[in-house]
This record gives sequence, C-alpha cells and structure tokens, in this order.
Amino acid sequence: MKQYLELLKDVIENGAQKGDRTGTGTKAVFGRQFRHNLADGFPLLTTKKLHFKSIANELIWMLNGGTNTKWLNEHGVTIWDEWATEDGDLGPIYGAQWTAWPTKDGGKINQIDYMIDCLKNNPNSRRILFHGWNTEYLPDEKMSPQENVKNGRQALAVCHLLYQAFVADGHLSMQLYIRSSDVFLGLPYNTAALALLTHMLAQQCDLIPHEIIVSLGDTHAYSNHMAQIETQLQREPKKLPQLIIKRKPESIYGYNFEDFEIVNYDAHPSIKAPVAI
Ligand SMILES: Nc1nc(=O)c2c([nH]1)NC[C@@H]1CN(c3ccc(C(=O)N[C@@H](CCC(=O)O)C(=O)O)cc3)CN21
Ligand SMILES: O=c1ccn([C@H]2C[C@H](O)[C@@H](COP(=O)(O)O)O2)c(=O)[nH]1
Repeated sequence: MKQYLELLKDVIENGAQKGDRTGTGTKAVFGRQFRHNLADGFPLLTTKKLHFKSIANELIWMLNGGTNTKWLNEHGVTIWDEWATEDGDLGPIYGAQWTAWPTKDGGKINQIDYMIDCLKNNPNSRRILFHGWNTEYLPDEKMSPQENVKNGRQALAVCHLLYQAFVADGHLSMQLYIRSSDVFLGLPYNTAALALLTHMLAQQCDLIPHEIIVSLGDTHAYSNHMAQIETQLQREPKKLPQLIIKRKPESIYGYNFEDFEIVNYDAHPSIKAPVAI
C-alpha cells in the first residue's frame, strides 16, 4: 500500500491547518484518490498492524442493518462506543440507510438487495450503487452524538457515503466516496472494508474481484496523530496478505467473521492513537 504512505506524506506536506468539529485541529487537503488491484493482495496495512476482526465485524453489522453497539461489543468490537448512548444506540447511521432507507409512505428500501439484484441481472447498469447520505437524519454539529441520537438523528454523519460497482468481462470493481477521512485511524479501516465488501459481492454474484478505488473529500490528519504518522512513514511496507473466504453463505447477509481468513499477514506493530470524538 505505497499509495497510502504517499497520501499520508501529501497531507503532512500540503495540508492546510484547519479547525474542526471535534476541537482537535487538523492538516487537510481536499479531493484525492487512490486505487488498488485486488489481484495484488488484500489491502490491509503492513506499516502498522490492523485489527481485522473489528473491520470485518463492523462491515457484517452494517450489512445486516446494525446501528447499536451491543452486537459489536458482543463480537469484540469497541470502535463505536464513544458515540453511542448508554443503550448502545447510534441513531439511523450506515446500517439503517443501507438496508432500511425510509420511504415517504412509511416503508423501507433495502439498497443492498437492489445492489445484488443489479449485479446478478443487469451488470451493465451504470446505476449499481448504494449510499448513506440521508439529509433528514443528519446530526446537528453543535450537539453531542448522544443528544443527536435522542433527537432521532445520526450520532455522526456518515463518512463513507457512496459505493458504486462496475462490472466488465466478469470482473467487479468498486469505488467508494468518503466525504471526510481521518487518514490515520479511519482510512485504513474504510479501505480494508471496501476490499472485503468487493470480495463478498463478487463471491455472491459469481464475479472476479478486480479493483477498488477510494475517492476522498476532506482528507485530514489530526494534530494529535503527527508523531504516529511520522513513525509509520519511516517503516518499510511489506508484502500484502491474502484473503480466503472459507464458505459461500446463501446470501450477502449470511457471513460470519469465522468465514474469513487473512493469510501471510506480516505487519509492523500497531501504533496507538487517540480518536477525535
Ligand atoms: N475521528 C474519527 N475517526 C474515525 O476514523 C472514526 C470516527 N471518528 N468515528 C466513527 C468511526 C469509528 N472508527 C474508528 C474508531 C477507532 C479506531 C481505532 O481506535 N482503531 C485502533 C484499534 C482499535 C480496535 O480495532 O479495537 C487502531 O489502532 O487502528 C478506528 C476506527 C472510524 N470512525
Ligand atoms: O468510517 C469513518 C468514519 C469516520 N471517519 C472520521 C472522519 C472525521 O475525522 C470524523 C467525522 O467527523 P465529521 O466532522 O463528521 O467529518 O470521523 C472516518 O475517517 N471514517
């Protein structure tokens, strides 16, 4: 993942100093893109060890409509705890918009079903996408995540918001638009989750996973991540691991963490960093 290290360098060298909602302060650039061919390995960072269990379980949770941290906690994932109410509620975030987009007559639309149907039956379509930006449920930036949830809003406005698929010659590529990207903590998770989703969709729809493309809006490094980023930039990237999916579940909703195996993951040690809330 040389592209990732180049992006970190770009943000540090070219980023403008910006204040932000969390009060932490960032260096930020706007509008960047990188791509990765999945035939070259699974894009799990090697310049710091990532907790793949958190990444896979978060994706499984979202695909199944999860919006409460209880399920995540039961599966060893704590990355959403700071934003949840005491009941674990995060409001209508990703899982709700992906699988139960509310309609004007009180119904729900499952965008993931639509995606699978299109990939199987109309792969030439230029409309194979799903997205989470539902303005009706956006949080008020001046209120805490928990207050927003109590008002029926999202704890945090969705960041990875638009997923589009492209099929050619039996190969599946996916592009993700991230409006706001925490390059040190969030981006490695979002990139690996996009790759995992591409493998799962490909398996379900009998396609070959091909390229992932990540397009970024506000691409920022938090001021309290600078030393960690320096450490990472001094490390030499290693060979990427591979993903093995051990079973083909009956649907995209049927995956468990145990269905995945990351082999030959040789990474530098993890690097701790505070998350901006
Ligand atoms: N400021 C900020 N950055 C984010 O990346 C982010 C948010 N907020 N809010 C919502 C989610 C939660 N995400 C998170 C939150 C924490 C870690 C984190 O601390 N990761 C540690 C390991 C923790 C673990 O997996 O158990 C790491 O070293 O990567 C990563 C992504 C991504 N999102
Ligand atoms: O999947 C995610 C979720 C969140 N982030 C980061 C991006 C920002 O640093 C914050 C969100 O703050 P906003 O003020 O709403 O932009 O969380 C991420 O990188 N990836």
